[in-house]
This record gives sequence, structure tokens and C-alpha cells, in this order.
Amino acid sequence: MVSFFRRKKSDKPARSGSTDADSERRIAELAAAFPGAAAAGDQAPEPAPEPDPIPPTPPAPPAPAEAAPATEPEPVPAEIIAAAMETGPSSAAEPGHGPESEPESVPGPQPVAKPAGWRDRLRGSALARGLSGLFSRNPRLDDDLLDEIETALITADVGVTATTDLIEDLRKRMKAREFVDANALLAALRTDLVEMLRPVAMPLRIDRNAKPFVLLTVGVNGVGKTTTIGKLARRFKDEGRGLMLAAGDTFRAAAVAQLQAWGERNGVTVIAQGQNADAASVAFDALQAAKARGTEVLIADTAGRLHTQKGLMDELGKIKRVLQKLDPSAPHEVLMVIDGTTGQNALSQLRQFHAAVGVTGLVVTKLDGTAKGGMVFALAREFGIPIRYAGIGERPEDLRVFDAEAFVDALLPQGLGESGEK
Ligand SMILES: Nc1nc2c(ncn2[C@@H]2O[C@H](COP(=O)(O)OP(=O)(O)OP(=O)(O)O)[C@@H](O)[C@H]2O)c(=O)[nH]1
Repeated sequence: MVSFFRRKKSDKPARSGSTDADSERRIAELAAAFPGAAAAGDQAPEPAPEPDPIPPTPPAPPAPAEAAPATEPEPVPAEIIAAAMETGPSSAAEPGHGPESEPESVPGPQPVAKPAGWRDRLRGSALARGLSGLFSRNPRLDDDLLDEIETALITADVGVTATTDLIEDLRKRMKAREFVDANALLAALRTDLVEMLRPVAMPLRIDRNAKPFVLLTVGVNGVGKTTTIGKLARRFKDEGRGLMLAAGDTFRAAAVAQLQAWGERNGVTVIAQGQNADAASVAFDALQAAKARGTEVLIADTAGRLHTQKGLMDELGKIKRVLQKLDPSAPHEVLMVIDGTTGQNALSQLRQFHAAVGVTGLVVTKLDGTAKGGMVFALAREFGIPIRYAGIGERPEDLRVFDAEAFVDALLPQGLGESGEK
């Protein structure tokens, strides 16, 4: 089974900082948890001209209780089934970060190992490295220090405007003798950074009145959409929620097969129509089935697309419109997945996706490894769109509810009245 995922992922750019053994382990764990990997450069073709609107369809007959794909266009390869069948107990549920309801009883065994902390995972980021290098040599409280902090922030993609505002505020306060030493200035920087992120650190709430709560995931190619859906599905399942998946990444056959395999193993219905099917039609079918079955949450996958490809961006709008034929309030969350290593280009990605489909929440993935980290501040400042989750690794438990304090503390040198490892 590992070979399948290795083959799928071998075209992806290598992540730095991981050993072969590490990546073997990650591949195996991710495969077991919920694999997803498109070959880099996979590009969905521009969609055909918009077909006739889907005609109103009579409500689907109630489905049998057992989960089964609504359609079975292509068999799931045996090796994928084997991977899914090996799936162990999950540790994705994050105590204290669930939906607004009281924690529901989580079936199954509890996690065996404490998941790695934010600091542990983010230590390789440009911002963490830049700032820890600065403060590890006991700098003097002067303009040079401010200049160096400014360089570290800009290098890490915090953005020029945000950085200038931060630095000018600190400079004023330094001149007013507010700080006794460099550490006091660092503490002030921490507070400012947390304040920038606090307004967007808004966890996803599943509205129980929405039946189902429809979550549409979007993003450019290879950002971690399919992987994130797997982690989210695991999380929702662990929370005891009724769940259905729509295999809307109809461009990549493996994406459909992976969803189906995961669904079969976990008793979750996956609605699919196979490769090259109309993604809007898959979403429509899935919502219809989810409504008929009283499913609580429907997660719809979409193919990765470049924000510059107008036809593909228009297709997202079409998926949304088609969903709204069945439920005018759907989708209840348009979750855009952004690769944390992308840098400032993430801003134009979000701008275009937001214009096309109205993004309501973000997941920033791959913040472990070589991400610059600062882009999260730039996104928060420019858009104010809630950041729901942060991806700090490939395991299910590495999709964390975004926590402004934990994130900032992981980037800053240790010992600043931290909120603690989370
Ligand atoms: N290090 C790290 N890797 C991640 C994270 N999230 C996803 N990945 C990896 O990113 C790669 C791409 O993930 P996919 O889920 O296939 O991306 P996608 O957006 O579905 O790709 P397309 O179908 O092409 O749009 C995979 O190798 C994942 O394991 C993360 O938080 N950290």
C-alpha cells in the first residue's frame, strides 16, 4: 500500500528537513489516515461550457442504512482498499477545540501518544529562525534591533505594510522608554502579533440547523485539500457526526478512489461519479442524498485549480449555484486550503477564490517544514477571513484548530510568558 502512495507523491516537490525514514513513516501514516496526493503539475482541464442547469430531480429514495457509494463508476483498487483497511484508531479529535456543542462521547480508544506541539513543528519556519537567531545573542535595545526585526518579518512574508506598522509602533514606544530591555520589546512584539491574529482565530462551528451542513473545499493544486478533507472527516467522525463525502475532484481518478476507500473503511457514504464527471452534478447528487438521509455534515471535494484559470474559477461558482438549488443557504462553509509555503502569492490566490465563490474560512497547511510563517499575518490583515485550521504535519492530529497564541509563541523565542505548548 505504501508503494501506491509513494508513487502518487513522488512527483511532488520534496519537503526539506525530513529523513527517508521520516517520510516512510509519514507516508504510511497518512495513507492509513487518509491519503491524498496529486502529481505536481496535475492540472484540471478547463471545463466544458456550462451544461444545462441540472433539472429538478425528485427526492432520492431513502438510502439503506449501510454506507455505500451511490454510484460505482470505477472499482477502488485493491491496494487502496488494503491501505484503508489498515487504518488504526484515530487521535484527530482535539480536546477543547470541538464544535460549539458539549464534547460528544468519542467512540474508540484514546490517543496513545501526545501529539507534537506547535513549537516543535514550526521551528523550521523562516520567521521562527530569524527571530530566534536575533534574540539568542542578547541584543541591545536600539534602532539596529528594530531594523533586524523588520528584516526578519519582511523576509518571512509578513508583508511590508503590516511590518512597517508594527515596527513604527514599537519604535515610538521604545523612544518613550516603555521597554526596559530587548526582552520587553520582544514581549510587546508578541502581543502585537497575537492581536493581529486574534480576530481571525475563529473555529469552525457546525450549525446543527443546517441539514446537512455543507462544507465545500477549494484551493489551487497540491495545497493539501484532499489530505485536509481526510483529516476533517476523521475529526467529524470522531465527534460522532453523521458524515457524507462528495468526490468532486473529478479530474484526478485517485482522489475519487481514495475518498471511496476511506468511506468504505469508515462506514461513510461517498457520492462519486468517477473521473471527468461534472463536479457540480456530483455535488448536487451528494446534497440530495445527504438531505434524504438526514446526514449532519457533507464535505465536498473539488479539483485543484489555478486562480488565474477563469473557466475553472467559474466552475466553482457553478457548483455553488447548483447546491443552492437544493438548499439556498448552502454551502455553509467555503473552506479554502492554502499552502503555507506559498508566500505572498497566497494573497492573490485568496483574492481570486474569494471573488469566485465567497471564501468563509481558511486552512493554512504545511506550516511545518520550510513555511515562512509570516504569510498568515498578511492574510489576516488583508482579508480578515477566519482561519479555521492550521496544518502542521501530515498526520490526522496535525490539523489543529487555529490558535493565535500558540502560533505566535511557536514562532518567537521561548520564555515569553507563553500560553504553553498546545
Ligand atoms: N508537511 C505537510 N504536508 C502536508 C500538509 N497537508 C498536506 N500535505 C501534503 O501535501 C501534499 C498534497 O496534498 P493533497 O491533499 O494531495 O493536495 P490537493 O490540494 O488535494 O491536490 P490536488 O488534488 O492536486 O488539488 C501531500 O503530499 C500531503 O501529504 C501539512 O500540513 N504538512
